[in-house]
Amino acid sequence: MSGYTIALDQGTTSSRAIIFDGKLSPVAVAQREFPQIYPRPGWVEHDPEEIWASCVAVISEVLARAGLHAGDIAALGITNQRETGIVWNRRTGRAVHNAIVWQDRRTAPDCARRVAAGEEPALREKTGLLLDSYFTATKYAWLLENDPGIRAAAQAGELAFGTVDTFLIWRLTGGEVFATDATNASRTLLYDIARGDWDEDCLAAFGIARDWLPQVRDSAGDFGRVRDDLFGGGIPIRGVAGDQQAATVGQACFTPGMAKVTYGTGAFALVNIGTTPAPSQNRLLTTVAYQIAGVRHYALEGAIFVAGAAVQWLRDGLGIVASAQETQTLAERADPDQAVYLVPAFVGLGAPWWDSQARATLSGMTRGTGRAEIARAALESVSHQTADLLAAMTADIAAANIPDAGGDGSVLRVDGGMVANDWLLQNLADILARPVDRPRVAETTALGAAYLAGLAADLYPQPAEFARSWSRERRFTPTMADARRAEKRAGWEDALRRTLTPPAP
Ligand SMILES: Nc1ncnc2c1ncn2[C@@H]1O[C@H](COP(=O)(O)OP(=O)(O)O)[C@@H](O)[C@H]1O
Ligand SMILES: O=P(O)(O)OC[C@H](O)CO
Repeated sequence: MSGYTIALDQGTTSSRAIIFDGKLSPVAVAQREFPQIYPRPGWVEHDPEEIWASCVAVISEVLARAGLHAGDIAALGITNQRETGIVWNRRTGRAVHNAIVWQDRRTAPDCARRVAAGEEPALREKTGLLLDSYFTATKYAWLLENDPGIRAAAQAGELAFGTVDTFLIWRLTGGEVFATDATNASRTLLYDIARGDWDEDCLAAFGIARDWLPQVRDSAGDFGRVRDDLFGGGIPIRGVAGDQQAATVGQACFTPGMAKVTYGTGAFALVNIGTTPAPSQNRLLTTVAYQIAGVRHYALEGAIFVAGAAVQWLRDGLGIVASAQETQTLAERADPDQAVYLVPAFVGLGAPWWDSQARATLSGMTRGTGRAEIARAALESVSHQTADLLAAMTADIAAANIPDAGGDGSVLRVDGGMVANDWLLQNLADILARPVDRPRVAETTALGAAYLAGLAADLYPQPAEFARSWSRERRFTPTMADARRAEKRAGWEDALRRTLTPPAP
């Protein structure tokens, strides 16, 4: 056995493979985008064959780039876009429908009907989630209801239902292993997060049989071996976790109260809450952060729908920046006296507001407002949304009596494409009034998946030692005066009030 691991990061728009050495330093990377399929407004699908082909290609490519062979790899870790559901034939391994992606809203009417019928509280109590079209079971139910062929084949026991990790494990092992990990299971609306098992009541609510679903294993565990013929030799699959959970592991947020935020197209915040799945009082999700050696650790999670997407809008929609990076130089020279606010509710607002009807506003402009002030407002909106989300998390953590290792005054760890922007991270520290740490290894999601795999393969140290070796590249410390912060927050709250859907009279 040799001292390398591969992390396969199967994301929403691309698949990436990264090789890490025995000290968890990245050695080589390969990436492939694949097509997004939009059959109707609000629907988003992926072709499972394209997901598969991109994964095989990036693993082959990364091995070639690093000059390594399958036999040099001690373990493969898989991390994936979460909630996306795939149904395939157990005999042929071929999917019977395109993957229905987490962003797909086709089940929203069904969810609204179920919520009105009072189905949400029981599901919420078991799964820690909300009854929303985001989650996998609603997508499985849609396939069963809308395709009689799928329903009949499922009832005849011919089909397998799985999240993307499960489909990839099945394919990589040549149909030998039908398994998922507890983090992915915890995103389906079918998994009792406290007991750690598929739940009969949840299964019944969506018309799904336990036999159609994979076995649930540790995030650092044994998921079989990759077929010899794929990469010229077998590779043990030893780590699996949803991408936001893998980032939490990669950021070494192992202590209750420690939090990370990943800033990509949207932003996902997770705070570790220890080994008891405390419910949220603020409509945050309770989810499995990781399961190691049979012990589940939980997190509270909140999502911001538009983070980097606001910057994409400046570039591709308004055309006022040529590159995402340009927002930094613009923000640096924006007029400090102009109180311009962007509330980027392009697709409604996520946690803690959950206002799907709200639409974006740009306010406070004068005749002197230019692209610099608008670019700054887009970056500041990321800081303000994070502050709102973390306030809800801090309240939940206090209510659940969790030690405040990550509360006000302590550090927030950040990762994702946006954290290349120094101005944003300084502003974030200023608005949150807490230090913000950017890690040395920027590929935190892949790092987490590689770590889980290498932990199971006895290549990498136990979590406590990994946490000690985690190192930051730079810390951003708050420097903004309290009065200025209060003024900025009040301006945002005012803009937000004018954006949220007014309550019915
Ligand atoms: N220097 C930057 N400043 C601001 N935003 C950036 C910068 N670099 C990238 N971004 C934004 O980050 C996002 C890409 O991050 P990434 O983590 O690759 O996202 P995802 O995984 O969601 O595709 C894009 O929305 C882009 O606009
Ligand atoms: O693939 P990403 O990075 O957009 O992440 C998607 C999330 O897992 C959805 O819950």
